[in-house]
Amino acid sequence: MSSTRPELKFSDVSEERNFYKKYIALPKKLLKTIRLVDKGEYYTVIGSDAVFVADSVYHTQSVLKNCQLDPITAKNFDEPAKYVTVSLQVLATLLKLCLLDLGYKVEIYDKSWKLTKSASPGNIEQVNELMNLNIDSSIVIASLKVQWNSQDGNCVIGISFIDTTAYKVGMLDIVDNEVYSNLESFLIQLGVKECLVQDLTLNPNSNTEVQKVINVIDRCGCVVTLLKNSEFSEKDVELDLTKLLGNDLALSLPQKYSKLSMGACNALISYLQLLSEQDQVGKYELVEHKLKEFMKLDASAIKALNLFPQGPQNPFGGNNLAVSGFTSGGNSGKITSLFQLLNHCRTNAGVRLLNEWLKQPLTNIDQITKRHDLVDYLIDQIELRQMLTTDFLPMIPDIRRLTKKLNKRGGLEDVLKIYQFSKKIPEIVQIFNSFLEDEGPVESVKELVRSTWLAPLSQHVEPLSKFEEMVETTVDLDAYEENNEFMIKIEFNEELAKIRGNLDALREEIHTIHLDSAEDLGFDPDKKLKLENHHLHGWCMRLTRNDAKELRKHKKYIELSTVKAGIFFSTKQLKSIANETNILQKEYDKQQAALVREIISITLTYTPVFEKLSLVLAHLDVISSFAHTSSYAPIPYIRPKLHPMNSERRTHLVSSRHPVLEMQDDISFISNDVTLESGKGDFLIITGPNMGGKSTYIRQVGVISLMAQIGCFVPCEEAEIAIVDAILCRVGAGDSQLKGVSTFMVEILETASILKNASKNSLIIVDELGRGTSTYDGFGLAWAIAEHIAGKIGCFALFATHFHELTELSEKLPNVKNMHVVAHIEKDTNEQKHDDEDITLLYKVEPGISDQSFGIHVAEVVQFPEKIVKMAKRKANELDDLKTSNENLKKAKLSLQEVNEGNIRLKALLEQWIRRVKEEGLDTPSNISEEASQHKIQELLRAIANESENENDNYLKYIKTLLL
Ligand SMILES: Nc1ncnc2c1ncn2[C@@H]1O[C@H](COP(=O)(O)OP(=O)(O)OP(=O)(O)O)[C@@H](O)[C@H]1O
Repeated sequence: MSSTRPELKFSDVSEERNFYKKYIALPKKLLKTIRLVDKGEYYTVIGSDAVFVADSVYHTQSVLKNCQLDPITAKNFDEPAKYVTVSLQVLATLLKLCLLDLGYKVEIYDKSWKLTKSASPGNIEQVNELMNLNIDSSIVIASLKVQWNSQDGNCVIGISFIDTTAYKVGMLDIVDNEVYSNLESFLIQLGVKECLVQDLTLNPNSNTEVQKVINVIDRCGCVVTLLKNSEFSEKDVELDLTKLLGNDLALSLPQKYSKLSMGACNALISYLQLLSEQDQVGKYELVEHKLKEFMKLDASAIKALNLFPQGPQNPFGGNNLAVSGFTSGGNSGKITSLFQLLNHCRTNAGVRLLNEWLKQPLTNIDQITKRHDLVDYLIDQIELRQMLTTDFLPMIPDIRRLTKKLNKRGGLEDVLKIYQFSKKIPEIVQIFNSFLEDEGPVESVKELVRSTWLAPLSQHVEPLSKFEEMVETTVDLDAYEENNEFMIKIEFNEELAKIRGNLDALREEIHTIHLDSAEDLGFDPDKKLKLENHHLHGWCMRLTRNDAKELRKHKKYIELSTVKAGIFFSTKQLKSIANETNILQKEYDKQQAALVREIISITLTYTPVFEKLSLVLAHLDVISSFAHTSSYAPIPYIRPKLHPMNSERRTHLVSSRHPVLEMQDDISFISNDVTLESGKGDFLIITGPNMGGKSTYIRQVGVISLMAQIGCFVPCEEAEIAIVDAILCRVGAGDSQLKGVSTFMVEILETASILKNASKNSLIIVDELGRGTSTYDGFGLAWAIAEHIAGKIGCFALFATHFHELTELSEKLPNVKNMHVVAHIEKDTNEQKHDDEDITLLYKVEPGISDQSFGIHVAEVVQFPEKIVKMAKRKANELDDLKTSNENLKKAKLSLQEVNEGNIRLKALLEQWIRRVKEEGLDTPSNISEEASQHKIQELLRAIANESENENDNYLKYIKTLLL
């Protein structure tokens, strides 16, 4: 990357010194803000920002250079006196990194240190073009004004949110509890990137609460911006909104919305400086957002269910960005998230919609059923789907991006893209019509297809034909098709036609001069003597430097300049014609520009129509993407049968799979059944060895429910799913024992939030609760929470735990069921292969309690004599002071590879044992007592195990502690 680094230029040292002098005089910047200076062709970054850019973009500090400072400035320069330059290309990467991945703010200054552009994670409008990216998710910024009610511990939060990319503004109030779980759901459902909060941190009464709000915002991967309390006044906001919305509707808003949310809105409008940007005024639309219409998801659920690709700095995957151009569907690399799995979208608007749907699963059964009907229809109509995804959808441009560009500095090229889009609509209408004539699908589904896609598309065909007519009469479509030129039709404008005529005549004269000169100088006009339109000289001729000797023999030729490629020259006459051409061309462009502006402004009046169409097509795109994923999965997905909320609470999945895990090349996925049934078995405790597949099993249930509720089919053989109003996850701190107390606190807080949020219609997923703390505290916590959920809330819950003692809860509460992970042998169906090549795997989840000693399961599956297995079990039971056994299991910490390889070794060892037992006749003892025989058998095992023990064989050591 360093090769593309431009050189920092100043006209002299004093200019350079002055530049830095002004730099240190700037007001102090906020934390996590990067300042850049626009030097025209490139940018420069100074001081600690330069070090940051060197480290995070160039990955080397060798790119840093020293700033030339005068002695006084040097004294006051309290950062490294370094700078680094950034090309336009690198700038795009830097901006993306700062704004979208790291949550930094960016300020761009001009050479005289005037602030020209600023951007923050929730507002990238001013730098959007510099980033040159297709934004695949909406960029929402929110603002909160909280009113705490000290009596009941609840609070009311007035929220306003704005999506500057889609010109949407909304307001709502939410009542929240002391853990702000509703705020969390809101931030997640809308994927809020930045949140404005009143700065009450100095107020001792509200400081702790503000801090809690900040923590929740942080947890959702969203940036907090603190603003003065006075910014949140609701005064005059309706007037500002009237301007923004372009109608008087806003004047009645104070009756509809609370003072709190209006105050929040005021802060937002002034922070984004929306009214100072002329192109924003009148563009906005007031939208509603109701928390209840969608499933609640908490921050842990987004991660635990792998909804988006997760990077080290970007827990929510943030924007799934594709560098300008067509979005490849995001499936080029390894699939690590549901988003990547489901994203076969062909349009950018489709990708954005999918992003939104993943964060907003539906809860209304009728709405979900409609999506399932449509997916079903497109799965059936393969031919239609293929036509749409190969011939039509890829041709659909990003309307939102195009109209924005047209608004700023678009050209005929963009108008033509929209024209082509418009031409596609009647074609799509036509194919739908022809496919709907088919006998196949039932009438109700056909009706749904008509009302969802066909009707909204055909409704706009007529108005669009006027737009098309306008383009066809004004734009030279032939010139575009033949030469990719964007020109106004000359017959459309007399003045233009006249200039064009003159230009063509001059062009003729130029050609004649070229040919005459070629003859005069004796060079071939096609090969040696070139005619060129030079950027400085205009029309002129060129000869190589070798051939130029000939020129000097003729006086009439005037040399213009010499470069490596040769000598540019002209004649008096050619110079004058070139001049004239230049003037005429400028006039032509000017005339054309005025007309282009007119065409653009007419085109822009159609924006609402284009946007509606684009949304319908985005919907079609996502549904067809679901149909594609569902039919091309390793085992096709199936349509789930749904139970509405508050009715039969039963989820029954037969042979269910984790959709993301089953796509991994190195995994042969073992499917599992799941049954959750209100009152009978709605709380499942899953125990089993490390790496046994517990987490996968419980998360799989969450992912499948979510998939069903966004409208997709599910990876099961059969599925009955009770719609849930929330998926709440508590996923263990894993190996973060080091964090000690704080981890325990985090666990308590997050779990408290779950308990507050869950209703009897929710799904709770808890993995390794209490692992980050001492066994005693952890177990106490896990037990209390489990008991509360199973006994009081009564929703679906899946608990994966190492606390074996938790399984005793099932004795207390009838709705608690124990499940455990067992070893499972994949029988090799290939007869020719030797029996030894069977692979032993874990991952099968079955009812009951895990007896911990999975070695014994292996013994069972190698068809070991029952008697011996029983004996070994008794032995294990002797050891079965649950705690020690549990501790052993934890200490063993075997990796999956160790377990699988170990099982193969164990199998060989046990087979050897059986052979020797048989050889020595111990299996049918005739002259010794059964007890003596068992003793001998055990001795034999000990001997064999000792013989084969390898110092590094952790697995065998572990098994021995259980068996011997
Ligand atoms: N059903 C399955 N089929 C195939 N492979 C699986 C299955 N479930 C899990 N695995 C594999 O096993 C690995 C470990 O699974 P998982 O994390 O679910 O185990 P765990 O029991 O929760 O482990 P721990 O107790 O250490 O947290 C997964 O990364 C995956 O590779």
